[in-house]
Amino acid sequence: MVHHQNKAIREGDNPDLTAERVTGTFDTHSMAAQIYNSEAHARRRREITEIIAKRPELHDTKPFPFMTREEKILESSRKLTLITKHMNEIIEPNNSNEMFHLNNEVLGIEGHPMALHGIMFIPALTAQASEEQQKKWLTRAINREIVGTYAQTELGHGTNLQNLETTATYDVATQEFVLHTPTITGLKWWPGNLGKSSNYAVVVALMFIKGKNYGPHTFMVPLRDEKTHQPLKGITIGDIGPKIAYNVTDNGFLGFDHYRIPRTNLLMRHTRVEPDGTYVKPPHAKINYSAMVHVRSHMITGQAIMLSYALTIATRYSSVRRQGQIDTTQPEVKVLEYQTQQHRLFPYIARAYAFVFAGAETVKLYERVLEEVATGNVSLMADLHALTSGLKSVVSHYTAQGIEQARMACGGHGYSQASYMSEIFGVAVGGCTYEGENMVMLLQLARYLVKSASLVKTGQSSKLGPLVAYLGAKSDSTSLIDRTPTTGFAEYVKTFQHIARRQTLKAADKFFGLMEKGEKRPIAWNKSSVELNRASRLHTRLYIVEAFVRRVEEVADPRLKEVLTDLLHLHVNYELLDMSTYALEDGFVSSSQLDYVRDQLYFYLAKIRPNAVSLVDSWEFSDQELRSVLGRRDGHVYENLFAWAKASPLNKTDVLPSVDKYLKPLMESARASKL
Ligand SMILES: CCCCCCCCCC/C=C\CCCCC/C=C/C(=O)SCCNC(=O)CCNC(=O)[C@H](O)C(C)(C)COP(=O)(O)OP(=O)(O)OC[C@H]1O[C@@H](n2cnc3c(N)ncnc32)[C@H](O)[C@@H]1OP(=O)(O)O
Ligand SMILES: Cc1cc2nc3c(=O)[nH]c(=O)nc-3n(C[C@H](O)[C@H](O)[C@H](O)COP(=O)(O)OP(=O)(O)OC[C@H]3O[C@@H](n4cnc5c(N)ncnc54)[C@H](O)[C@@H]3O)c2cc1C
Repeated sequence: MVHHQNKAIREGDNPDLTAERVTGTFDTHSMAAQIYNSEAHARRRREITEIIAKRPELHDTKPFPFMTREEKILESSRKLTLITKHMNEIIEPNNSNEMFHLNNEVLGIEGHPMALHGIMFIPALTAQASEEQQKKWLTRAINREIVGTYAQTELGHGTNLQNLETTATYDVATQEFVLHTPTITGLKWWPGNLGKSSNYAVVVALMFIKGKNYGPHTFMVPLRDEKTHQPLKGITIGDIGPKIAYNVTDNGFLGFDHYRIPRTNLLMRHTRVEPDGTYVKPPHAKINYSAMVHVRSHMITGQAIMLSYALTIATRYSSVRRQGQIDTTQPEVKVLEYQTQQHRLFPYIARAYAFVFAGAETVKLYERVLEEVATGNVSLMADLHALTSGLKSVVSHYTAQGIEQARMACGGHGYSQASYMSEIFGVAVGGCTYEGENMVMLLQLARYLVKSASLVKTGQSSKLGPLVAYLGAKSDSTSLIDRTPTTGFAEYVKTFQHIARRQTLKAADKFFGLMEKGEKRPIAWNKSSVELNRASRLHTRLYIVEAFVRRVEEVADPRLKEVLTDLLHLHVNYELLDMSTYALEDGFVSSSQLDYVRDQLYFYLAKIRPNAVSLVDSWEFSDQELRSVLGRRDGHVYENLFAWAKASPLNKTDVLPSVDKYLKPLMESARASKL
């Protein structure tokens, strides 16, 4: 038996796909360790996949696209119950990375009845509930004795939290908060699993004490009777209906009618209200936004995974799909041979790697900030908020674009739900909206950048934090890309720094200039906001490049280092071309330098070609996790597409009731009228 570098090779696979794997130059298990940030975790992922493969009760009973929403929810609940019961036989207790993988394999990406419970409810209680409150609720939540969600967004307001309409008014006499929804637009709207599954929620409401508005605060609120699951008196609750995707998640609505909860249901780790109504303010005004920051920090990796699902499907399929010739004397080629196909897919493969490396750094910073905040040190909260706001927006935007490119790269079959592309796209693109609409979050980062620009302009660059220190540096007069002997990636990084710095200072100048001309601050802000968001994007893309460079520098295995270096070359050249307007407009990069960048791009497309399948295989998604006929590991696409179509519910009978009822009579009457 030959041992190949690509560990996905099996006997009996489509030979076209095997041929791709044989050309791989690196060990895919080792690359998985880079992707999942540790050898141990990559190995555990494989072990978990194997355990699941041997337990048919954890497999889908039929393809998701053939199920109704109700069937999907039932099926998901069945499997959720099983994995909850048998969790300790499959994953290490309380290992959230393993849990994430288990969920993706068994439950899939469309959500499940306890999705928000793990992603936001438990994190909100962990970060915001006092020790005493945690004893009361957190243990029960972890044991799944209660199921919760995070209810913040309303029908009328999602972005502007200061204008939420749900109120929590303190009644000193009874020591209770009275939750109330004054209007239809004040109904909570969107919270995942609120509609039908949760019996508790962390609810965000404007807190009023003795007539004073203290702004948004978080409250632990029982919603349904723990025994009967019936809504409690004073609560109006339900599902908001089908969405573009994520339809296994019951996003819901919620209204309160003068609904009373004890004072002690205000989450009081950082904020307190004494029995007499005295308010004790938190060490940082936005400390109770932590559940959002939790998801924003983790969703970078989540988005990279979605992008890689789509790229795995498209790259494998492009290796078995033959269409047309390049040399007319030769047989039809795999569509992956076309430069256009490579240009469509490979830069996104590079981006997916870049995103997962940036995601790992973000989670590390998040965990550090979480620990520090627990001890009262809030000094890094602003940096983390700025970083995650930018990354969440940039990564989800390019992820959606990349998935759509991958779908189109699969031609007609990409449009079939057999590819699973539409669901992957629908789920991923939600990330552009949830946890803060992308434009809004870019503007949050812009506030941080403008403050930093102001330090530069006032000669205080030494006060800049590490993430923005480059703003205080001086650029060379022109980029030295292609003008110096090879200096690794330093010239590219310098060029991206120049571009981000120039745009940030220019946008800040515009904003400050408008104010100097007499515009009020918010008007000046609005009139500068497109330019400000451009700065936020460029700053974030610079960060992503730097994270990629940092990771490649750390890699010791020479085979991995070589292919990751190729990917990084592809990434920096693609990114620079994509933002070339900024580079050209002040002459920092010339058009002849861009020609060099373009040549480099084409060179690296060709260099990566033999490793393309291995690069996507390295994510080690099982067929169960991918749920795509086109993306199958074995490459046997056509026979399985035919089997999939035959299994379509419409093919259960040869003649549909609709034909009997309508089409047959229509044709019969048409024929009769001709007689
Ligand atoms: C592998 C491990 C497994 C782990 C599991 C995780 C898996 C993750 C994968 C994800 C996959 C699927 C997830 C699907 C589930 C989706 C669930 C979705 C949930 C939601 O959408 S919940 C609702 C989210 N809503 C929002 O995000 C609203 C957006 N709006 C806001 O955040 C705010 O309104 C605002 C920030 C825009 C403005 O806030 P406001 O209070 O009005 O601000 P201002 O008073 O103007 O103040 C601005 C200043 O405040 C600073 N600020 C703001 N936020 C923060 C913060 N969080 N931290 C620190 N500082 C903050 C800001 O910087 C300004 O400061 P400045 O005045 O400039 O100094
Ligand atoms: C799949 C999904 C799951 C969700 N899950 C939850 C959940 O579990 N819990 C929960 O509480 N919420 C949830 N939400 C809600 C989500 O957080 C909000 O929809 C999101 O924060 C955007 O708010 P919005 O809908 O009010 O958009 P809006 O703010 O109305 O945005 C509309 C447009 O206005 C623009 N805009 C708004 N304000 C500004 C501004 N200040 N400056 C410039 N432009 C602006 C936006 O950029 C956008 O183009 C979920 C949403 C989705 C799609």
